Amino acid sequence: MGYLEKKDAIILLEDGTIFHGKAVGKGGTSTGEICFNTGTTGYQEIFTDPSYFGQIMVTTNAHIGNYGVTSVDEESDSVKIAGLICKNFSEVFSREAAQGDLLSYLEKKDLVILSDVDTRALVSYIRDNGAQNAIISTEIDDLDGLKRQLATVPSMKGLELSSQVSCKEPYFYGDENSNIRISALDLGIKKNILRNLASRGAYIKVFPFDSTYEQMKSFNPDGYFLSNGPGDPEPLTQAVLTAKDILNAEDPLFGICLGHQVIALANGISTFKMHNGHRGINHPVMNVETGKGEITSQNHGFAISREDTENNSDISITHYHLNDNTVAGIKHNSKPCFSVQYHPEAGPGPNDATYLFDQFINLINSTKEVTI
Ligand SMILES: NC(=O)CC[C@H](N)C(=O)O
Repeated sequence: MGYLEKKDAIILLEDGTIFHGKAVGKGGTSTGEICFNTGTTGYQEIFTDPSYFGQIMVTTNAHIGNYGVTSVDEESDSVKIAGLICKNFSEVFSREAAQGDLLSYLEKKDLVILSDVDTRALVSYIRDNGAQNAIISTEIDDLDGLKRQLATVPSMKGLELSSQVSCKEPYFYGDENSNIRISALDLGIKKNILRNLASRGAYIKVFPFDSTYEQMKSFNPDGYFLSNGPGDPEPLTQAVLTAKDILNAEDPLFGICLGHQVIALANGISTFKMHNGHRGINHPVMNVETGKGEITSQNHGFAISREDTENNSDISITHYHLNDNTVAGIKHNSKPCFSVQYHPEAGPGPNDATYLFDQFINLINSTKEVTI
């Protein structure tokens, strides 16, 4: 597909604002919450991250596609974003490790891709006016039809999406002879989390998003993990119950992003939809316990209430976001439980926070020593 064949396309926002672009590939129509990621690398990891399910992704990096794709950069088994908006889409790539080009990869999913968009203006607009739904389309002559279709798209607030991306049946990951066993709740788990746990000697059983504590306990695990995932944490009632049961049993528990939000809800801390989320690979976080900063990978549109957290005597804030002071990490004061809003597994992003996986394994080992 050459440059001259690109069809005109539009981005229609929920508030009626229109941006223009060109379709890369065959075009079409897609809907979802529009959000932006400021990462300069890592597009394949972003596009396959289940946490982005249902979202139209605007990339702020000037070029997308220029280093191709490889199977090792996949965070799940398929493309999860609902659409892609970029400035320049490169149909050619140069990278020795690449196994193919991004366009063919995305076309397998019939993804609607727009390029030649003034992404700087679009991102500034979303940043000022807040997260909202959008429709992207090459059907530019049917604006009323697009408006009607957009009006039927549910708001991200209140939306349960883990059921759309979670495994349907439990599966295993890692070496079954490992001496640490972890039961992980798959709310939309990224592969790099499993890689990080397995590389530290864990054998993991991954359970569907609505699994109970009893089901997860049947694996006889040494610790429990609640994963990242898409959508609003509030409707995840079974996951919150499961987290409460894990807490009541005082079993080791670690949560990342959506899992962190579920742990907060299980402790009576409310969550809220942010004006705009944090999505990028250079988000600065303060580690309260060490007094040191961490540069972190982030991808969330909801956050936990700082006020509720500060008023909860069972919970301490361990990390906060240095840009806006939002809560970035918590721990339970008397139970073996901690969680972070950001992504220590990176995929993509910096590795400043991988120590959190070591902390989880150490927590499990210390609990094991006590029980032996
Ligand atoms: N990466 C995640 O787990 C995201 C959590 C949640 N869907 C949010 O947007 O806040």
